[in-house]
Amino acid sequence: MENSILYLENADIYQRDNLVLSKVNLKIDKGEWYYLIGKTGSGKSSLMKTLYGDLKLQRGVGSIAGFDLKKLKEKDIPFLRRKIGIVFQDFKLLNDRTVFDNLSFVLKATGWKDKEEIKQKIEEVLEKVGMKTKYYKKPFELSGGEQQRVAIARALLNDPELILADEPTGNLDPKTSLEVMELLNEIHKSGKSVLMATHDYALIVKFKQKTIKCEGGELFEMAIEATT
Ligand SMILES: Nc1ncnc2c1ncn2[C@@H]1O[C@H](COP(=O)(O)OP(=O)(O)OP(=O)(O)O)[C@@H](O)[C@H]1O
Repeated sequence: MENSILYLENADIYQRDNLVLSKVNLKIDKGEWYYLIGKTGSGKSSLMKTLYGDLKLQRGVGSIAGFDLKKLKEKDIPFLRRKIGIVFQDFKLLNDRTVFDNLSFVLKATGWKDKEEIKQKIEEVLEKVGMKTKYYKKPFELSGGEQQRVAIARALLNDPELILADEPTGNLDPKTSLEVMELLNEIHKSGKSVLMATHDYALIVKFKQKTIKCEGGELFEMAIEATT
């Protein structure tokens, strides 16, 4: 457990009273990348939501980035979210704010105060995702791929050890998906762990990584890296 950034043991994943996945066992070590696959409705998002504190872990053992999911209180959630970066299919940017303001909003909400430090950090993450020159644009002035780059920059703001990405390429065309994957791959190579839910087998084949699958209410680790 010492080396793991994410650890689940016999964890039951619920949506309200509905048991979605039972007895989930999963261990992701620092620097590892896992794909999470499975049919629509098989429980991928429910698992992700449990990991970032949107759903309660009611039964079993769970820890992520040093937080005990079983003991997680409402007030702990902002602190947990500083330790993990979350990327969604639909970007979830604030449409009435510029790229810069979207990012400064998150930094301020997570305790950053110094204006110069905020500016420097925003420049640094935008540089990483290739969006430094577009800091003044609003999300609706950007393509889907550019919006996802900004969302990835936002996920990097607090230098998390783990990125949780829930179908990050789900709204993007194949070429843009590939670009976003290359970006995530670079981030992974810089030492971050990644758990990425996806339906996109072309990407799984191109960027081979360990793969887990939700099926029939359970989570399985696939014996071999997905090749089909
Ligand atoms: N808010 C909710 N309240 C109650 N049940 C829900 C809720 N959200 C999802 N569910 C149910 O939980 C189960 C798992 O859904 P989940 O969204 O985790 O699947 P998924 O694998 O992420 O699907 P997709 O690939 O379509 O995103 C489904 O049976 C779904 O109907």
